[in-house]
Amino acid sequence: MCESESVLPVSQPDMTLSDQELFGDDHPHDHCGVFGVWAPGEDVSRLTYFSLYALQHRGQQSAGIATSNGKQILVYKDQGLVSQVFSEQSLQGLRGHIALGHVRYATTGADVWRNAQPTLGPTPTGTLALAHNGNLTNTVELRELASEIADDGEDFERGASTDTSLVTALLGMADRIPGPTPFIASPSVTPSETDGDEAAPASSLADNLEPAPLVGAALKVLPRIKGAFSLVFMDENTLYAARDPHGYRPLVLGRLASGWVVASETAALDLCGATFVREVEPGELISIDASGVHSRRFAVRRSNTCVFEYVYLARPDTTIGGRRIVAARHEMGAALARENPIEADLVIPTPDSGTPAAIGYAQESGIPFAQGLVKNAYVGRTFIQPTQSLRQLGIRLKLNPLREVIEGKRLVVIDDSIVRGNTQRALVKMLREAGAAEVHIRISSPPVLWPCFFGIDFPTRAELIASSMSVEQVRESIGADSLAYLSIYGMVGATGQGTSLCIGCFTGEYPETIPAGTPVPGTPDATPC
Ligand SMILES: O=P(O)(O)OC[C@H]1O[C@H](OP(=O)(O)OP(=O)(O)O)[C@H](O)[C@@H]1O
Ligand SMILES: NC(=O)CC[C@H](N)C(=O)O
Ligand code: SF4
Ligand SMILES: [Mg+2]
Repeated sequence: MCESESVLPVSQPDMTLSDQELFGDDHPHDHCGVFGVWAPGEDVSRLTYFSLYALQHRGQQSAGIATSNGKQILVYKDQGLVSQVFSEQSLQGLRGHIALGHVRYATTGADVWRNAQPTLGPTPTGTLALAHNGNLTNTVELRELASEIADDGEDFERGASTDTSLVTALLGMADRIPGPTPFIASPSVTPSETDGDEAAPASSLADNLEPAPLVGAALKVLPRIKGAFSLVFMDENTLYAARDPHGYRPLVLGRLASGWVVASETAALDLCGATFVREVEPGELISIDASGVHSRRFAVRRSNTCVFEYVYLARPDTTIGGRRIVAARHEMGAALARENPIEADLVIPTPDSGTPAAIGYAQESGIPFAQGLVKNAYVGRTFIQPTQSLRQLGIRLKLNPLREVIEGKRLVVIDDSIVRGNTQRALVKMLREAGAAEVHIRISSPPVLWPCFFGIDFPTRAELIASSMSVEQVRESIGADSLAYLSIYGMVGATGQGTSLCIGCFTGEYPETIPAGTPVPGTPDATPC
C-alpha cells in the first residue's frame, strides 16, 4: 500500500527543501521537461517558472524549481501543474543566479511528493540539485552500487524511489566508487558561434581552469548509467547538463544577454528570450559558470532520438535535429494521404497533436479541412494521465463535436497515434451521435506494439490495443468505417533524420539491450511506493 500521495515535509510546511534537510535526519522529508539557467542579475526563478509553462505538456504530475545564490540551494516542489504549485510568495523565496526546473510525469517511482523533482543531495563539497527527463534501464545495478558505497544505514535515496534519486545519490558519492573513471574525457571545450560576447563569456579554447566541482563525479557516474537521460543539475556555483549517448530525449543550449539556458525544447528558449545555440550532444557533459560554457564527452555519440517526440510528445513549435516538429507532422499527414487515400467530404483533426497531420492530409488529398471538434483548452493531455478512468473522462471533458459541421458528412478523422484506443473509440461514437455519415480513421504513425523503456509509459503489451489485435480488429473495436496507419517508412522519412532514430515501440528493436527484468515504465513494478 502506498503512503498518502500528499505526504508533506514536517519541518517545512511551506514546501521548501534546503540543504539543512539533508543531514542528521532519519526521515528525509518525503518529498519531465527540464530547464536550467545560469544568469547573474536575472530573476532566475521567475524565468524558470515561465519556461516551465512552455514545457508543461511534457509532464503534469508535479513541478519544482531549485535555485542557488552561490551559498545555498533551495528547492520548492509539489504535486500539480506549474500554475498550481507556484505562487508569488514561493517564487520570491527562490533567489540566486542559477536555477533549474522540472515538470514530472512519473516513469520510475510513484507519483508522490517525495519523488517530485528537482532532487536534492549532498556532495563532498556542498549540495547538488538535479532534474531528469528520461528513464534508466539499469536501476537494479545502480542501486546495488549505491548500497555498496553508502555508509551503513545511510538512506542514500533520501526517501525517494526513482531512477533520478539514484543518479543524484551516485553523483554525490562518486568519490567512493572504486576504480578509475571508466572513460577519461578530454577537457575540451565546445566553442559556440557566440564566443567573444563579453556579456556572457562562452568557453575559451585556452581552458586551463580547474574543472567545476561535479565534473569529475559526472564523468565517473554518467558512463555507468544506461537508458535515457537528459539531465540538468547544479551545485552552488555551476549549472551542468548531460544527455545520454543515444540522445533519446531532446536537450538544447540557449543564450541570454546575461547568461545561458538549457531546456528540453527550443519552445522554452523562445519563451524566455534565449537564442538557440545548439543541441547538447548525445554523450556530452556541459558545465556553465562564470568562466563560460565547458564541454566534455563521457561516451561515444550514437544518436537515436525518440521518433515519438516528432509524432506526439514535443511541441509543434519546437525544433529537434534541425527539423521543426510542425513541419514533420505536416509531412506525416501528407504521406498518410498518399499511402491511405479515401473518398470523403471533410478532414477533421483530433486536437491537439493530431492537427498538423490533418492539415498535411487535407493539403495532400485536396479534401477540405474542418474543425469538427471543439477542444476545451483547460483539459490537458489524456494519454499522459495516470489512470484509465481519468483518461476516458478526460476525452469526454476535452472534445465535443460540432454537429453543424459534421452532420451527414463522410469524415476522415486524423490522429497522431493510437495507444489504448480510448480516444478514437470515444470520438467515433461522438461523431456518429452527431450525425456523421461515415467515419474513417487515419493515424499518422504506425501501430504501437511494444513498450518504451526510455521515458514514455506506454502500457504493458496487454494494454496496447494494436499488440493483440489486427488492424481490422482495432477498426471494429473503435467502431470506425475504415482504419489505416502511416508506415514506418513514411513516419521516419517525415522526420528528416535518416535512420538515426529510436523506433523501438513500433518494431520491438531498441537501440540498446534492455536488461532482463527491467520493469516496463508506468507499471507497478516500475513505480513502487
Ligand atoms: O489511444 P489512446 O490511448 O487514447 O492514446 C492516443 C491519444 O493520446 C494522445 O492524445 P492526448 O489526449 O494525450 O494529447 P493531445 O491533446 O496532445 O493530443 C494522442 O495524441 C492520441 O490522441
Ligand atoms: N518522464 C520522465 O522523464 C520521468 C523522469 C524520471 N524517470 C521519473 O520518473 O521521475
Ligand atoms: S521506444 Fe518509442 S517512445 Fe520509447 S524512445 Fe523509442 S521511439 Fe520513443
Ligand atoms: Mg491526442
